[in-house]
Amino acid sequence: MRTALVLGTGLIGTSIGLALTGRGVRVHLADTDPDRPRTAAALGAGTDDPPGAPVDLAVIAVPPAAIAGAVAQMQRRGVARAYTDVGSVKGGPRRELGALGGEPATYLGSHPMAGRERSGPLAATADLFEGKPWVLTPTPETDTEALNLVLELVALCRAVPVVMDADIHDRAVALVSHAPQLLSSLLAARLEDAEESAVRLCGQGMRDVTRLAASEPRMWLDILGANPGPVADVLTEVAADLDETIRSLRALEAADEAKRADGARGVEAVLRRGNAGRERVPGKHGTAPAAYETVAVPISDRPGELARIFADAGRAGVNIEDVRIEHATGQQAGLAQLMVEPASAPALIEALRERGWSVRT
Ligand SMILES: NC(=O)c1ccc[n+]([C@@H]2O[C@H](COP(=O)([O-])OP(=O)(O)OC[C@H]3O[C@@H](n4cnc5c(N)ncnc54)[C@H](O)[C@@H]3O)[C@@H](O)[C@H]2O)c1
Ligand SMILES: O=C(O)C(=O)C[C@]1(C(=O)O)C=C[C@@H](O)C=C1
Repeated sequence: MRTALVLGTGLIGTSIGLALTGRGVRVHLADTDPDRPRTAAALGAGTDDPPGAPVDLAVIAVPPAAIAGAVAQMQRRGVARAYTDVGSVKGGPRRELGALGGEPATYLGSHPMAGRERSGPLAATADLFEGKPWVLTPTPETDTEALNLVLELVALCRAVPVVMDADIHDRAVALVSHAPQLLSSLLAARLEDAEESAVRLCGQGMRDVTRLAASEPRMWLDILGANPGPVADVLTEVAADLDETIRSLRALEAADEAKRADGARGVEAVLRRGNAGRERVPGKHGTAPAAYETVAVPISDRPGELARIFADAGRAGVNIEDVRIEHATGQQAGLAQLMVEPASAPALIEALRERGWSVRT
């Protein structure tokens, strides 16, 4: 990739600009607020001059509700060879782009699982994405060129590509990102009218669980507005756990010993389930490298070839955790190396063979 255009030079867009500029890509910066590209350019994220010719990749880093309109408009103007966005929700914007008559082949929705509770270009850093998962949501209609350019973007930002279906992604982030944001806000909201004598005692524990509550409400209203059902489903389950925990705590207040023992069991159960869940939170990618199995598939250099493998893997319910493409010099072919959890490899191999791929083991 030689040139890129970043639309939306806030936290994420400016961080991408910094990473790409640092690796020799010429980055053009644009935003509806003219001060923002100027600030981003001053930080070294690129230039606020418009590109004179179509760029290799346009990266749309605006709030979710504005993504589809921005992509459709840029596609109509032909500003890039391929387009991606970095929105926190993937299903809605893609459907909206379809309704607006957008071009599905040159657009590939993506989402870096990295960010901060601060917005705007001044919060940006070049290393924001290093070692972090970056979700790609190709469809069978996605062009190989678009897929390759977005994979290159992820590699230049030193992130780890993860391929997922858009709606599965939205349910996953409801659990691991969107509900946690609301729960952090709900806990912090208890402090709004609390006695100063209590607030003064806040320690690291409260700081840890309320860090996200400092996030920009407008941005989060937009994110939650694009994924309300899955987030409500997670919170419904949390509410049931809360009811049960309250019941257990009330039982601990009882005079009756058997009731107190019952309450203690309930409280202990939730604490132990918390331990088990916390143990599943992955370490930073890179610090504890996951042991993935590689499934190698020769592919020809035809439009849509990679997207077709990803779609077939998705249909088999297998998550591709990482991907590498080896290009055979001078030939119209290459080798796609799909990295998956070892337990998923046999199912992936079988599903790909059934669909006519010649898998190397
Ligand atoms: N903040 C995070 O932690 C995080 C992480 C990953 C992905 N994301 C996603 O990245 C995107 C950007 O988030 P951010 O945190 O950088 O927000 P931000 O508020 O820091 O920046 C958004 C920028 O987009 C601009 N903008 C808004 N509408 C526009 C439009 N129609 N055309 C051009 N520019 C427009 C705003 O002026 C602003 O500069 C969102 O879709 C968000 O869901 C955020
Ligand atoms: O770490 C934070 O501050 C974030 O809010 C980052 C976070 C997340 O939940 O992990 C938030 C929203 C984005 O879509 C992706 C990343």
